[in-house]
Amino acid sequence: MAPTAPANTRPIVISGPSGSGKSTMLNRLFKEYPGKFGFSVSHTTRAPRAGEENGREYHFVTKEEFLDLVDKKGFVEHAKFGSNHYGTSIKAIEDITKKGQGVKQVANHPTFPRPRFLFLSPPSKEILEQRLRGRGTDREEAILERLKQAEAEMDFAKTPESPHEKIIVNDDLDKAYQEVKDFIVGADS
Ligand SMILES: Nc1ncnc2c1ncn2[C@@H]1O[C@H](COP(=O)(O)OP(=O)(O)OP(=O)(O)O)[C@@H](O)[C@H]1O
Repeated sequence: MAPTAPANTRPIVISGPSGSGKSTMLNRLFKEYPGKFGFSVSHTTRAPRAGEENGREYHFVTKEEFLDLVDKKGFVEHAKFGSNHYGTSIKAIEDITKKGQGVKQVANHPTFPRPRFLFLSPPSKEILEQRLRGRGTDREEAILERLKQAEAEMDFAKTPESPHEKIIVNDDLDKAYQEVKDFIVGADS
């Protein structure tokens, strides 16, 4: 039987509604552990926000380019959210395997380990709404779409079909960050 990969080389998938704080957590984690993590850059057809750079936060593409890649089976997963498409390309995952020894080990492991799934939840729909408005990056229509989608995602996260091992509620930022860190870095920290 093939040995299992060390826990610290397993891929981690963090999901959660728009505005739940995924970027906030990851930015903090990447600052605290420079070079430790690879980050797969997703594709999106939405417009870049101020300060976002093509190829860093996302690969910003046109709808035509996106759908072309869908046809070519270039995505591991993709979804339409509101009027925009989002997806993780096979290439994005291959790219992270080129950076960092830990990630390389994941890619070369005979039984590529199943990712560990973490769901980041806002404390409530009301607070999520405040944070989305406070961020000041989305039009009213987009905020309403995001809130509606958030409800569905939060309901799904609580069902047995959901792959999430853990749900962390992002209420107090420092407390939630510590929980995220414990889940991701664990005994390695
Ligand atoms: N614990 C917290 N307390 C207060 N504000 C927070 C907290 N966590 C995040 N925020 C703020 O909430 C807003 C949304 O967070 P963030 O952009 O990280 O969410 P996201 O999940 O990455 O969203 P998206 O999926 O749309 O990229 C930001 O303005 C962020 O500063």
